Amino acid sequence: MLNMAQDRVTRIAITPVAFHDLPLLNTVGVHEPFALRAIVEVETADGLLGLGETYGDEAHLARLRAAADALIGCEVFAVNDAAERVARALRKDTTTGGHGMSGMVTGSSTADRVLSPFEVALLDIQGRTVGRPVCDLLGGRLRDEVAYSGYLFYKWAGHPGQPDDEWGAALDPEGIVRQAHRLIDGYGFTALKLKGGVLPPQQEIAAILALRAEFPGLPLRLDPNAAWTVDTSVMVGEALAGVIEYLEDPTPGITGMAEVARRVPMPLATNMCVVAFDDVPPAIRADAVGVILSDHHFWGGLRRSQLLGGLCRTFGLGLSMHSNSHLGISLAAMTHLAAATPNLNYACDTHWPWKRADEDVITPGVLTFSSGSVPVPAGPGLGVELDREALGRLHEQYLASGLRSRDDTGYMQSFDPSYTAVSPRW
Ligand SMILES: O=C([O-])C(=O)C[C@H](O)[C@@H](O)C(=O)[O-]
Ligand SMILES: [Mg+2]
Repeated sequence: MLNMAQDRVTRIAITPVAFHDLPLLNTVGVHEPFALRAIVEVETADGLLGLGETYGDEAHLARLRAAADALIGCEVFAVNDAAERVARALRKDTTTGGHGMSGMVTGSSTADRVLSPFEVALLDIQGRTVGRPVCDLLGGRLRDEVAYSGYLFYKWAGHPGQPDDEWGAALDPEGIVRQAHRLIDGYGFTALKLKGGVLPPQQEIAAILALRAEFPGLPLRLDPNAAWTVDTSVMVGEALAGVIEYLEDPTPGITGMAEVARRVPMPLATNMCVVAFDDVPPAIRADAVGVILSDHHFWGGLRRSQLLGGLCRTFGLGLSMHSNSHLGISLAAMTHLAAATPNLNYACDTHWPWKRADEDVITPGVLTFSSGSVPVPAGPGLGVELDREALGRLHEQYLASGLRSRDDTGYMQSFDPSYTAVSPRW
């Protein structure tokens, strides 16, 4: 007889790690040589281990540690209790930042962001306890594999002062098309998203049109992270009518997005102006967005992301999935969530191809891309195992990197002191 009701959390370890990243450009600067993540291990009295992954910024780590202390003694099936413990632990927290999104606007709920990796780890333990994959705890899979969209970035040839990387530069339509070929050849992606807000809008329109000419019929998206005014957004939206499946966060704020939405033919998507449950009612009242990008890292974990999915279905909104730089625990969690979410109408974003294949904290072989999709891991829980030696190595890399918070703007300013992160820029 399983001792489920009695099994409680006895130990939590939070390990910051750093893995190599490339000089990927966005509207607030450029990615630093390493991306930071925190790996969360939750252990129970019965010796079960659950895994979670989240942002690695210092302010976030401090909140994770406070939450971890409050979670000792929590029953592994009591996720609601875990959420209350985390909220209580953070009540006096007045620090800001630490959201791992660099200078990009995010008003996401701090308690949800902190709860997320613990909720995932508890679900991992629950699945291991009952011998079922996490997607079964979310209502069961509706698909055996999850489609991801390839994430195109303008980029420099290499980090300044270092040799060119294997991807080379992508600073014009030809470079973006070359990069798209490489992503599709390597992973088989059947949808592509271009991270915009980097070059003047006409050049980004040209890149999308070049992709359309090269890959007829392939769903395309453009995301300038609120780099444009309302009028610029409308100009781009009109130029790309019938070309992109959605335009993501063209302009800042719900009011601005609503005005753009009224004047462009395609749906607007967001992971910037609707990032917490409190944002949903005003966005719906203003008719500001057609698609919400869920992200379990800031919506409070997998079950709360499913709640968001339900709201999208109720209000007739599309649902897609956002991603930052991440490792395999996150990809496994995203895949289980997407497999169990009926109305995930679009391929999910992933930064996966931008990390080195040999850098991860899980044992290799489980998460593989085929035709742009990842099969749902078969084992119990998340279906991935911690590689403790690799965890140690990436933690040493974190210590040696000297990086403690993501700062795309500061890194850009180290090469161009006149650079400022302004929104909107054009
Ligand atoms: O869809 C998005 O907005 C993102 O993926 C945000 C990320 O922070 C991305 O822009 C990045 O890492 O540069
Ligand atoms: Mg976005």
